Amino acid sequence: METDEVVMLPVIDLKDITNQSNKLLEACKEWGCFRIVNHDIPLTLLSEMKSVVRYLLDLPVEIKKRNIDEIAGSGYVAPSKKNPLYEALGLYDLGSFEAVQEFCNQLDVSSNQRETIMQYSGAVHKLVIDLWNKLAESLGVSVECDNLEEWKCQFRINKYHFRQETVGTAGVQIHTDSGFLTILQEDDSVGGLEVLPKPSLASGSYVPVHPVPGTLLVNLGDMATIWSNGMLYNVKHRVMCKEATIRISIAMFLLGPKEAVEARPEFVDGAHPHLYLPVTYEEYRNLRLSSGYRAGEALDLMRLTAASQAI
Ligand SMILES: O=C(O)CCC(=O)C(=O)O
Ligand SMILES: [Fe+2]
Repeated sequence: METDEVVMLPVIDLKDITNQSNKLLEACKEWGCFRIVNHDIPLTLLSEMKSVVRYLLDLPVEIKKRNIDEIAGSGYVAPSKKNPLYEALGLYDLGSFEAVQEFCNQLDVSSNQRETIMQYSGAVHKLVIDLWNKLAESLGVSVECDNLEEWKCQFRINKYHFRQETVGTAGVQIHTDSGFLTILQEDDSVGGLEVLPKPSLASGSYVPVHPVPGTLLVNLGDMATIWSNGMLYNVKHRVMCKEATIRISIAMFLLGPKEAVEARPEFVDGAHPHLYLPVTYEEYRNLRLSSGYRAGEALDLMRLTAASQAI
């Protein structure tokens, strides 16, 4: 069953973030996603980036294929049996100047386009670190020593080839994001993203997310659930084809540190025993790939048993 905008996605005003801690926490625990307004990325940069992305995804396939994987799935993704309407280009390690340059070189971008990509990646990278800091602060956890600038980030630009005969089918199947936090710039006018909040909010139904140009969406992923000992909700989501048109979106994933991630002590006590084994992002990503579990089920493979908790 689907609801149709009966339930509204939480909106967080970044200019007033100090007064929104409770709302932010509620959004992260119950929805695992929210919309942000009043971020400081200029609207002109958002729209210039959209034009660049459209251009890149329109390039001939021989050129797009030069965007090779750095880690599994980080480069060009062609339409597949599982997701026939979907294709993507991407880059691993958005925080690295060299990696962004290499992405631009692979796709032969113009100098103006390169400038836009550099500015956009810098701005979104800063925003995601800022957001994670704010979220941790709202939870009373200090991440000062975490060296967030060093955490790996993945960047992905998505194109959906929606046609009349595919209306009602999935553009991207149900999944959770594997990292900590995702910032998504949606298509300005084409909807299709649907999220599954905790059942208490929408009686187990997917909620359609209608685009609001100029704003950004945030999702929490599996690593955030491990880190918070199950408190932060890794939202399941999918993209459905609603109309015969091209849909474009831009995603930035804050994946995690090089070191193993485990529940912060602030979230563990007698009533909340340690839930998951420590794991590095890379190990966890490999587990998702090898198990084929893409919608958070891989977390169950990481669960500490009652016996091991007692040790
Ligand atoms: O295109 C979208 O709106 C969502 C894409 C997404 O979920 C992803 O890239 O992980
Ligand atoms: Fe996603």
